[in-house]
Amino acid sequence: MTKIAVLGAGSWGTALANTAAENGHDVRLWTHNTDQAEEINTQHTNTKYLPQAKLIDKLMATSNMALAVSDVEIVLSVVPTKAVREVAKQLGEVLKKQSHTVILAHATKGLEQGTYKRISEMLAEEVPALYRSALVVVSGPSHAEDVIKHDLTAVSIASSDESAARLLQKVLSNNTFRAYTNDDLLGSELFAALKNIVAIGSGALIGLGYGANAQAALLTRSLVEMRALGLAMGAKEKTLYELAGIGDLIVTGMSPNSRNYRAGLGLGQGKTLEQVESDMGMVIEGVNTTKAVYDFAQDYKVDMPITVAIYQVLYENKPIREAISDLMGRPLKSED
Ligand SMILES: NC(=O)C1=CN([C@@H]2O[C@H](COP(=O)(O)OP(=O)(O)OC[C@H]3O[C@@H](n4cnc5c(N)ncnc54)[C@H](O)[C@@H]3O)[C@@H](O)[C@H]2O)C=CC1
Ligand SMILES: O=C(CO)COP(=O)(O)O
Repeated sequence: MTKIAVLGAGSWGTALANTAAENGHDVRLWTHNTDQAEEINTQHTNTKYLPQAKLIDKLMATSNMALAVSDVEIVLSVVPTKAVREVAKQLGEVLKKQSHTVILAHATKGLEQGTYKRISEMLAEEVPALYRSALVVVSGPSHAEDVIKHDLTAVSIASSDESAARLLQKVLSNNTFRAYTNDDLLGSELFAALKNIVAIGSGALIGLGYGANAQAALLTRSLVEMRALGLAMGAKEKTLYELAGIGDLIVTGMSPNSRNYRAGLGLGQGKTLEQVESDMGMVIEGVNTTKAVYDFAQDYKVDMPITVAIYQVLYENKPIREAISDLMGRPLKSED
């Protein structure tokens, strides 16, 4: 039995914590919301984030971070990108007082605004190296709503520390949830963030009434720009064709369970970004990631026409049909 703290009781943190608890591990789910901790401990539900789900009774939630991480081997952070630094700072303070070392994992899919840092870079800056033995990312095609129902799921667990990735793999895997290890932390984090941009575009196509041809074209052509940026930043090309790359691109670009896809769907149906964001009540990572990638792709001199088109729709009020027409009207070229 492994002791593990999961930080963040949104839909994904709750589903991962529940999976590890079902696998027989000692799981402490930390939330900054005391009412939510109370609901999880007494009702075994998390109605705001996973409305239909019944959680395993022994899943323990707490709003006390020191209690959550006391003597755990693994801390798995699953908060939205914008909360990563704040939560990691608190974690750093707690670990300093407890003076013990943890495997520091995360399952967040985004990039920091302004700095364009990956999540593990933020974690490494906020949690002193003395208190962490490894940095790990849990990624791949995995909607919380499906995982909590025990729908078949495969994920990717990446780290430069193979034994740390293997421990996470063992803690999370069971006969409906299969984790693979991977050694490309950078590529896994980067592709996880990039696919959210594409999912907004894919939802928008369906919202406008286009079909599977259009979606297949978008997802496939997006691979070209994900590959170009990935290679420029040091990702391994093979990661793009694995679970953290194309796997996640497929599920987020096609599933109505995706918040990014649903945001795009709403935009395609004529809603404003503000409406879409307030209706969702959950994080839509791709909106901020689009801005981050739009800004730094120029520094890397990588041509990302799909990302630029989605940026123009989200941030410059360009009508979606006009953005599509401009993309379709680009000079004809070869595929690569
Ligand atoms: N929902 C899913 O199926 C999946 C989500 N992810 C990623 O996991 C991350 C979290 O996503 P979700 O669980 O969907 O988010 P969510 O919107 O369902 O929940 C976010 C949680 O973070 C908490 N939170 C927000 N700000 C906070 C702060 N400053 N301090 C402490 N807690 C704070 C909220 O109270 C909430 O419990 C995102 O990066 C997302 O891309 C990855 C794979 C699957
Ligand atoms: O990353 C995800 C599935 O693998 C979740 O995507 P959404 O945040 O769009 O729901």
